[in-house]
Amino acid sequence: MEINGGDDFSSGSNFDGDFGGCNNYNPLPYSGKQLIFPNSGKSVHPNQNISKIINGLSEKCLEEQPKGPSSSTMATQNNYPLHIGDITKGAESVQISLANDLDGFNELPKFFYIAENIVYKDAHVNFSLARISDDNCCSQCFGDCLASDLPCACACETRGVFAYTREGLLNEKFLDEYIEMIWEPKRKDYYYCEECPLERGKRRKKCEGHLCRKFIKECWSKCGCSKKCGNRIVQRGIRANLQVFKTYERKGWGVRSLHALKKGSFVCEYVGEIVTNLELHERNQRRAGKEHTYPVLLDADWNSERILKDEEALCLDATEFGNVARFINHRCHDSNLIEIPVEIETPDHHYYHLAFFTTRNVEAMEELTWDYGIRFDDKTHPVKAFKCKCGSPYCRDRKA
Ligand SMILES: C[S@@+](CC[C@H](N)C(=O)[O-])C[C@H]1O[C@@H](n2cnc3c(N)ncnc32)[C@H](O)[C@@H]1O
Repeated sequence: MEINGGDDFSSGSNFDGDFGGCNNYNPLPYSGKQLIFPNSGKSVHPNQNISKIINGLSEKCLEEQPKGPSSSTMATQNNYPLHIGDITKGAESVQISLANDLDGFNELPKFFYIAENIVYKDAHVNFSLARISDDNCCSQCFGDCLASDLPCACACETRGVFAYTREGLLNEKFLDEYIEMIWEPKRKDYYYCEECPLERGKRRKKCEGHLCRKFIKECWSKCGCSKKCGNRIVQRGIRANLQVFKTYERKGWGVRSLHALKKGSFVCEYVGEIVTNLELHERNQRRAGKEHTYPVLLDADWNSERILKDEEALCLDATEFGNVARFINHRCHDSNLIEIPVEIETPDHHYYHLAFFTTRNVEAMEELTWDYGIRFDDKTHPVKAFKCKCGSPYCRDRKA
């Protein structure tokens, strides 16, 4: 797993007090491309204007666009303190507020708020029910799978034990083993590609290794259980009252919960555009030294095939389309969130959901962080790493 760091926060475009779908950049890269919302299965006609699609908000947003100079060139000093009720404008089933009690600099990167991943162009994501075999679902179940004495087929991925408890938390043993694997990986936990899709086309050919991660498998459409089944957590979306807030450590915006969260709570998914690794490489070249970037690789299962085709090596890019997760800051090693791959619509692990769960009990208003897995000494990456201000005793940024 890797996230690419961008420039300092100050390089983001300005924020004018409105947000979520109200972008003033040109959505041209999307004209003529098909977009699919995987969870709902809704697909979008190629010629539709993307700004009319996302949240159905753009017409209102266009009316709200500031007159005069574009917002990216306007002064950043405005409302203080700033509080916005819901940056998702109804896209999530809970409100996600925004607060800046620190200063009057309310600049936010411009992006479209989306609650579900969207497919970009030639990324190969196949959601066909026909591909889900009887072994991959629990068609004979009904009600709540967690209430049954015997685990159903959907628990096979987690060795016959459901990943979730009846309280809706992650099974503690599963979580502790996961944390240990991520925080103290052994050599056997890494997979080295014969021909690494990340390095293909670059001068450096050698694969640097990918962590092989365990998956959670949730029940889904072909399962007989109800939509309220306890083995359906991530697909039900965000439940915590999250807030985007201005951090005191000058990391820009961050995310916190307004209430305490128990260890093993689902917080949110990392949502963005599903793009091929090739497309990400091109985007990185264009963005080099310019702005924040937010891609994560979906490489948890790259060991399942000897040589991955280009359209199969996927990433999630939340730079222009994303959810609240794009505001979660990095903390080296001992972060209070961990990211776990979750299989929902397809048994094909080239695509999966990336879900954040708490690694311990988290207090109300405590900043939520995750370890981007960033290598601060990597000089070969096109996007320069930020200067880490995570404050962890295990901080890997030696120059911080
Ligand atoms: C995914 S974004 C997180 C949200 C970001 N703070 C914002 O205001 O939009 C990643 C960017 O946040 C900043 N950031 C995240 N974690 C940081 C840390 N530990 N120290 C300093 N800056 C950090 C860096 O500028 C990085 O490129």
